[in-house]
Amino acid sequence: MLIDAYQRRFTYLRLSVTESCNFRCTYCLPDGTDCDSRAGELTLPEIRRLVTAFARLGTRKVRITGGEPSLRKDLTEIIATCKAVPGIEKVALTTNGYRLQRDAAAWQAAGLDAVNVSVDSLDAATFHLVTGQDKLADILAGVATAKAVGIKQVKINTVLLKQHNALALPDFLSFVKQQDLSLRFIELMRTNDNLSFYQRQHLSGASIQQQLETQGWQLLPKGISDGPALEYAHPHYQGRIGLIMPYSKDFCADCNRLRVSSKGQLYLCLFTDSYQDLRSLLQSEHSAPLERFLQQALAGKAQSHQLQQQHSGSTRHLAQIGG
Ligand SMILES: Nc1nc2c(ncn2[C@@H]2O[C@H](COP(=O)(O)OP(=O)(O)OP(=O)(O)O)[C@@H](O)[C@H]2O)c(=O)[nH]1
Ligand SMILES: C[S@@+](CC[C@H](N)C(=O)[O-])C[C@H]1O[C@@H](n2cnc3c(N)ncnc32)[C@H](O)[C@@H]1O
Ligand code: SF4
Ligand code: SF4
Repeated sequence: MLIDAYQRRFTYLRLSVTESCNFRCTYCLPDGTDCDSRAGELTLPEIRRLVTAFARLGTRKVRITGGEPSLRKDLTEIIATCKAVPGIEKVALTTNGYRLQRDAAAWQAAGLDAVNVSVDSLDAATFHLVTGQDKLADILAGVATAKAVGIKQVKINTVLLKQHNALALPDFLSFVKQQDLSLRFIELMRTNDNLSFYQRQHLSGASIQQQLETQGWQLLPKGISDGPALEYAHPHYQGRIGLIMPYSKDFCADCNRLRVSSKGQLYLCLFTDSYQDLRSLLQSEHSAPLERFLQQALAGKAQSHQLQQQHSGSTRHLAQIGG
């Protein structure tokens, strides 16, 4: 089992499969991808060995992320590889949705259980401004396709931005009124590259939480491998609204996830100063050394991030580790 010094259990692996991205989200990669080469990304056998070692230590859920994971030509095979590992119960994907319309059916057939799609605005012009891509209609069509092909869980991620979507709560609420999906507002996090944007745009999720509670939305209980969102439901709405509030008190108290980058580096936290290279341990089918390494490494996991102290570790942007 993977249990740290604070008695937290780690059953959720966030696996980045590329640092590259084709979008230019203003809070993440405003100048486009800064990853100079796709060389060195984990191969399918390395992914299989990695996920096997994690699963033998109690990991039950793998979320594939990036950069933009759908830029990997072998993403369908990556999904199937993760799903085939004994012990893995849930394979999920976080994507900007660019390839969703085209590939959702293949991903579902490969074993994808859940997909989270980033949609920062439901207004086409604002979406274009925030992401650098004039593709809102395509992405929303992709979300509908994901549901139509039978991906069991579909969620929307919306980064809360003072200037672009802070006043759009009514639009987001109408969006989930008749749709069985969860839309989560994520508080903008400070990274080493986005300081001035963060200072201009960051907004606490507390005011949305307050509005939801006043309007009769009720907090749902959480499962053991769920992410950090607080999820709310309302009897008049088919969908749910979530809040991811990393600046709130005790956000890290029930941290249940570890991260591996697309080059095979273990990150114990989204905002850690350093990483450990797992690559050499991924060359053998013998998983005991990797399992021992992971267990020992976990002793170094900090209790919490230090975002409140204006410290983002070595994280330049979230595409570097997959958010
Ligand atoms: N600070 C912090 N933010 C996180 C963490 N996990 C997720 N987030 C933020 O939430 C965003 C959305 O996460 P997703 O990739 O959709 O995954 P998730 O929220 O764990 O999703 P579920 O598995 O559906 O519960 C991430 O990109 C981060 O911005 C975390 O451990 N720490
Ligand atoms: C880094 S992206 C990777 C996956 C994929 N490219 C996507 O956008 O969904 C994962 C998530 O992180 C969120 N994100 C990126 N930078 C962020 C930041 N500084 N603060 C909060 N969320 C951020 C994105 O909106 C997205 O939902
Ligand atoms: S948030 Fe996702 S889609 Fe946007 S630039 Fe970052 S990695 Fe790309
Ligand atoms: S910031 Fe670090 S410790 Fe906190 S929940 Fe995220 S990964 Fe876990």
